[in-house]
Amino acid sequence: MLFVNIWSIGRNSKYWENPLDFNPHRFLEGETLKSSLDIKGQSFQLLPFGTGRRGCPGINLAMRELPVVVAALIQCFEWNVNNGKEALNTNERAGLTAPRAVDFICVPSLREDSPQII
Ligand code: HEM
Repeated sequence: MLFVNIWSIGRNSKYWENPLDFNPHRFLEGETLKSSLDIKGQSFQLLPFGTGRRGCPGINLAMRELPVVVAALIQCFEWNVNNGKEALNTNERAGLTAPRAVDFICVPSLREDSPQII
C-alpha cells in the first residue's frame, strides 16, 4: 500500500509560496480557479479528491454543491467567530488527522433579512 503525505506536500515551499499562510486567493486567477492546477488529480501538489482509480467519484457533485452550500450559509447567517477574539489560529497539535491546537468556534445566528430558503 502506498501512503502519500499530502500534509507535508501542502507545507512544502518548493510547491507553495508561503505555504503556512492561510491565503485562499492563491487558488484564483482573477475570479476563477487557477487553470494550471487540476484538482481532479493531475496536479500532485494539490489532491483534495485523491487521484487515480480510487479517486473520489463524488468530485463533480461536490464542486457543484459546495459553492451553493457555502453561499447559503453566508447569505442566511451572521457568524460569530471565536467570540470576536482571535480570527483564525491555524496551528495544529499532534493526532491522527492533524487536529487544531485551538478550537475554531463559529456560532451562527439567522439574519433578520434572511431569505426564506431554510
Ligand atoms: C468536498 C467534498 C469531498 C472531498 C474533499 C472528497 C474527498 C475524497 C477523497 C480524498 C477520497 C479518497 C480518494 C483516494 O483514496 O485517492 C474520496 C473517496 C470517495 N468519495 Fe469523496 N470527497 C468529497 C465528496 C464526495 C461526495 C459528494 C461523494 C458522493 C456523493 C463522495 C464519494 C466518495 C466515495 C464513494 C469514495 C471512495 C472511492 C473509492 O474508494 O473507490 N465524495 N473522497
